[in-house]
Amino acid sequence: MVVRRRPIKVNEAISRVMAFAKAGPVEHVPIEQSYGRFLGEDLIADHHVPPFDRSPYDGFAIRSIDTAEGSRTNPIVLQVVGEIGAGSVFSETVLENQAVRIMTGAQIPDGCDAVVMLEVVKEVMIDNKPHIVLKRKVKENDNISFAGEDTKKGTIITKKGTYINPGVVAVLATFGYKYVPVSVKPKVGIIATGSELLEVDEPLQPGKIRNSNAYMIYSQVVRAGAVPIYFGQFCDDLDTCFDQVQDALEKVDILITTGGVSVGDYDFLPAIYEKLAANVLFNKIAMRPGSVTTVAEKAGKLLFGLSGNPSACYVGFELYTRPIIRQYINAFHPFLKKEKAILGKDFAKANPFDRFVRGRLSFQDGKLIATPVGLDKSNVVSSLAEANVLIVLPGGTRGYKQGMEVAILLLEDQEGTTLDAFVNTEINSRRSSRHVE
Ligand SMILES: Nc1nc2c(c(=O)[nH]1)N[C@H]1C(S)=C(S)[C@@H](COP(=O)(O)OP(=O)(O)OC[C@H]3O[C@@H](n4cnc5c(N)ncnc54)[C@H](O)[C@@H]3O)O[C@H]1N2
Ligand code: MOO
Ligand SMILES: [Mg+2]
Repeated sequence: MVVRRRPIKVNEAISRVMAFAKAGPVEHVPIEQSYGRFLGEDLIADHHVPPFDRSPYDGFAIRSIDTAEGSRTNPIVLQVVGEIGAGSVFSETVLENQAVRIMTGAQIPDGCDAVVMLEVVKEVMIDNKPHIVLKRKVKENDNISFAGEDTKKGTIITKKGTYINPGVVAVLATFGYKYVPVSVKPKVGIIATGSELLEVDEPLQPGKIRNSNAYMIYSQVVRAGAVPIYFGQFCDDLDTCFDQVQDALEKVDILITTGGVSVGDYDFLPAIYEKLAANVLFNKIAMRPGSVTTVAEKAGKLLFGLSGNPSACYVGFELYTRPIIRQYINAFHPFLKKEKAILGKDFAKANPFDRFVRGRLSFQDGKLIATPVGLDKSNVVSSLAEANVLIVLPGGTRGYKQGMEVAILLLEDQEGTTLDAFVNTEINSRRSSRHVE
């Protein structure tokens, strides 16, 4: 008889896995390749931004004191003694009743303390020399973009663990990072098991299906920020699978297998862990889908035995493998972003296990609505294509009604959630799932 497995709670499984989380090293990549990576060091401003006082407009740099008596009835006349575009510097000091024609981005000349826009002055020639006429008083510091007003030298602009988006790239370039320190991506091996599996380009045959999990996980690994290494698909044969797992484990930081983790005659992963003398952290979790998710550890490396059932495989990865990857790349918030939303339709199925229901997030009148999509079975693949959230429905109930407040996990988000916030959110417990009108 098969030994009955004892399910552990999701949070317990998370804490057992996270006990083996480690941070990876830092490498330098060309700035063009930094988008989508995680910053490997705090970024400290080594100069002011902007580095000098500059003009935010095309106009004239002046000395405000010269305009003290200026008005409609008392126009001020200033002699234009030079002109500078962005990138040029006026080398002399501007004297009484003088002005310099200046373009946006150019450094304010010595002696000047304000800028007037081209539109507010009249340009005239007096004695064949250019002058401007100004019918108003200008205050000191008017229209000056000051050195350091964007960023002061010495401030931490972007912290280690920040996801590098195009805005961060702009800051990196501003501070001269031709090469950017980023966290090294872990190498994640993928092995698909199952004698029923066809290659993706093979025609269907009786009793066989195409291997979708390998490619699904491949892209989940990329989305999580790691490098996938696909070792191929193997039939349910203990020796073949053992050799593959042992060999792959040498070459990667993390190893994922799909299929063969349950109690069936051809489910060889439990025997493989035993033969490897790996430490099995758990082999049953009180969750659906993904209850058979098994995690083992060998010499500090984690082996994720994800289910063969596509949706179970997907959810097992997002809950347990993704945070390990995100921790490795030093992301601040390694867990999927957790939010509250309103359940978009009834979910009536009772289950003693916590459910992670594939859902689609929409916005209605400023509220977040999460609606279950497709058939919610662990062997279903099509609903995964529609899902952009997992709706967390704690177990032990008769079901959930449309309009209830539920927790959701955002699948496409980059910001994430900390371990504490992930496991301690009040909506993690059934009691607080209240009805929202
Ligand atoms: N007697 C019991 N039977 C099962 C239990 C149980 O507790 N007692 N658990 C069920 C649950 S829950 C799940 S989930 C599955 C897990 O099965 P395995 O992880 O062992 O996976 P397989 O048996 O290899 O395959 C299951 C299913 O998935 C299909 N599959 C496998 N690999 C792929 C792939 N790469 N791409 C697409 N589909 C794949 C496979 O054909 C099977 O249909 O066990 C239940 N049984
Ligand atoms: O591991 Mo299974 O997904 O609970 O159906
Ligand atoms: Mg099986």
